[in-house]
Amino acid sequence: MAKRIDVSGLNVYYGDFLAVENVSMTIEPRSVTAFIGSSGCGKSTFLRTLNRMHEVVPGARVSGTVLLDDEDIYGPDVDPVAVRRKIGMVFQRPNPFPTMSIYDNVIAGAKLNNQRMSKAVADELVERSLHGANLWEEVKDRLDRPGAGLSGGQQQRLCIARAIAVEPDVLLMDEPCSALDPISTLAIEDLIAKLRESYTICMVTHNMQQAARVSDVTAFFNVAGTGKPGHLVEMGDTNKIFTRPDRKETEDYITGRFG
Ligand SMILES: Nc1ncnc2c1ncn2[C@@H]1O[C@H](COP(=O)(O)OP(=O)(O)OP(=O)(O)O)[C@@H](O)[C@H]1O
Repeated sequence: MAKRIDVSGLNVYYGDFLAVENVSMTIEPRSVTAFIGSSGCGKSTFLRTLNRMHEVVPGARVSGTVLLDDEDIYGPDVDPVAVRRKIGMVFQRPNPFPTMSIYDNVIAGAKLNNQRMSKAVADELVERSLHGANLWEEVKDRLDRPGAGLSGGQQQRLCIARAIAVEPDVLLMDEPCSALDPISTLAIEDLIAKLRESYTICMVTHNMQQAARVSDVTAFFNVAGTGKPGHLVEMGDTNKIFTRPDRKETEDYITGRFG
């Protein structure tokens, strides 16, 4: 079930380095939010704090709060692995388990949660997830073949199928199309539009046309210079951000005068 994310006063550190400063935002369920901004402004770092994935870097930490509906994902008793189950992630480069079959790739995360899943339940979940990722028709006759045998765009949809098989509340996507050709990119964009009906989606993208095409809300981040922390400049309805932003730095960025 899609959930709302409420971030307040979030600072993100790598050791002593403050990489992202004082971000507050609300992300509504069943919406697509695009994070845009120049290289190094902290979009990916911020995205990864939304499911505690940044913690895999030694010394990385946050202050501030991130609520998933009303639950603090950084609460003292919260298991980060359980958070990542509820808030799935898709990365820039498709990363299926290469030697594992398509079927086993889809079921991999879900199996960790439920090791005694019956064959019938697993079959149904694989089919539903592949349908959900708009990949079923292309792979239904070769489910036992390795995931690495698919095209890049198919592999990315396989990773999305693997993410949704766990039935998360939120999907985070870090430049999900940057390694894909234009046709595969369109397939992923169509898929994001469909997934939006069921999930809360946050996506980092360098492609402003893509942000304009697929997102409801756009958040623009910026950084004053090397060694300075990135920050959220403004966030709002995508049409507004791309046509009438409140801040001059946003306008300079989206009109290509900067970044
Ligand atoms: N693992 C890390 N250890 C230390 N510093 C890091 C690490 N990852 C990122 N940073 C730093 O944090 C800042 C934000 O980086 P981040 O990758 O989040 O930016 P970004 O906006 O996503 O950039 P890009 O668009 O180039 O991917 C940068 O100064 C970067 O050098």
